[in-house]
Order: sequence, then structure tokens, then C-alpha cells
Amino acid sequence: MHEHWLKRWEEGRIGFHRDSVHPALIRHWPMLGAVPGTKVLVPLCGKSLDMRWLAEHQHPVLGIELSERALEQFVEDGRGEVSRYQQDGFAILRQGSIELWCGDFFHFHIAQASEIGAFYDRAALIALPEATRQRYAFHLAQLIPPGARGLLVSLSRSGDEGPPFHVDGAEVRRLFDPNFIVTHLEDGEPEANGFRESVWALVRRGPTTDE
Ligand SMILES: C[S@@+](CC[C@H](N)C(=O)[O-])C[C@H]1O[C@@H](n2cnc3c(N)ncnc32)[C@H](O)[C@@H]1O
Repeated sequence: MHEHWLKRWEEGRIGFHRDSVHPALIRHWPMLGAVPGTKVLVPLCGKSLDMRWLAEHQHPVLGIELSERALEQFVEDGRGEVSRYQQDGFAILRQGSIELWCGDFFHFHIAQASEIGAFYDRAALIALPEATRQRYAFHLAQLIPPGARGLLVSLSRSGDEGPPFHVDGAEVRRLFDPNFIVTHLEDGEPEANGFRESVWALVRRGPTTDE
């Protein structure tokens, strides 16, 4: 699967990339209750402009992405000095308050996640095949402290060829319920290609949450 994504970036087959900030982020992030200053984890981040929006809203960002090309394109399109360094086997690019870790999300571990207090997933869960989605939900829960919040933009679709993979509401609940309080926020309009996004708020369960 890694080869698949690297090849897509090489060939510019990145139809998932949006040229504008996702409206669900703008609409729902402020209500989530993530305090400004809280660092946001963005798994499988691509070169998403949503990271810039988060940074502009006083959230340091930590994105993780397999493709170096994606991350180089992100900083090229941005403003400000870029620093590059290595840490724990990841090549890291930093621009302003955005740090981009190049490598496999599943190799990113709790010791590196100490400052993370929120997360944002748009098209990360749905980029992964079924068995890996289970692993993803568990891994994310390991990285997120109790009480931390996140926004998930998932996708259901007709047909079973992926990525993007079909992830319905029942699966979102099945995957995340054990470790998160899961709230359905909205369903997007059905798109001509049969895709339909759904938006969810997640709060990491733990001693500080009520449920
Ligand atoms: C569907 S794209 C979504 C990108 C971004 N979230 C967005 O909204 O534009 C999925 C991204 O995940 C990356 N990816 C896939 N598997 C990964 C992994 N195990 N670790 C890190 N990145 C991964 C791919 O290279 C691709 O850029």
C-alpha cells in the first residue's frame, strides 16, 4: 500500500487534495472545544491546506505523511523559512508552527506525541483497507490523551474499490467507541461519484471524561 501512495504522489494522481480548506473543519472545529495552543495531530496529512487553517487558529500542527514529495510541495506553497531535521527515524520539515513528519504513521509512537492534545482526520481513516482501519483506530487512541478532542471526516461510497474505502457510520462507531465518545455531527451532500462524507466529533475516553 505504501508503494501505491508514493506512486500516486509521483504521478500527481491526488484527486483527494482540496484547493481550499474543508468546510467541515471551519464549521465544526470551533465548537469542538480544543483550546487554542493545543497541538493538533494530523495523521496521513498529504499537503492539506487544513493544516494551515489550524495553524492560523493558534494550533501548532504535527502532520504525518509517507510521501516526502507531498510535504515538500506543502512547504513550497507556504510562507516562511523551512527547517529540516531527523528525529527517531523520521525526516521532519518545520515551517512556522507546522511540523511535518515524513514516514509511516504506525511508526509514530507515544513518546513522540507528548504535546499532542487534539487531532484532525480528513481522508486518513478512509485511505486505509479494512484490517488496517482497526489498527489505525487503536494506534490513534494510544497517541491521544484522555479528554482530547478530534474531528473525523469519513466517507461512505458505492462500489467496493478503494481507496477511498467505504466506511459507514456503524463502522466508525465500532472502531472508535471503545476508546472515544463518538458524536455524529453531519452528513455531507451525496456527490455525483457516489461519495458522501460524514463528520464526527471524538473525545478520548479516560478518567477526565464523564462517559
Ligand atoms: C487520501 S489521502 C488524504 C490526505 C489528506 N488528509 C487530505 O485530506 O488531503 C491519504 C494520504 O495518506 C498517506 N498515507 C497512506 N498511508 C500512510 C501511512 N501508513 N503513514 C503516513 N501516511 C500515509 C498517503 O500518502 C496520502 O497522502
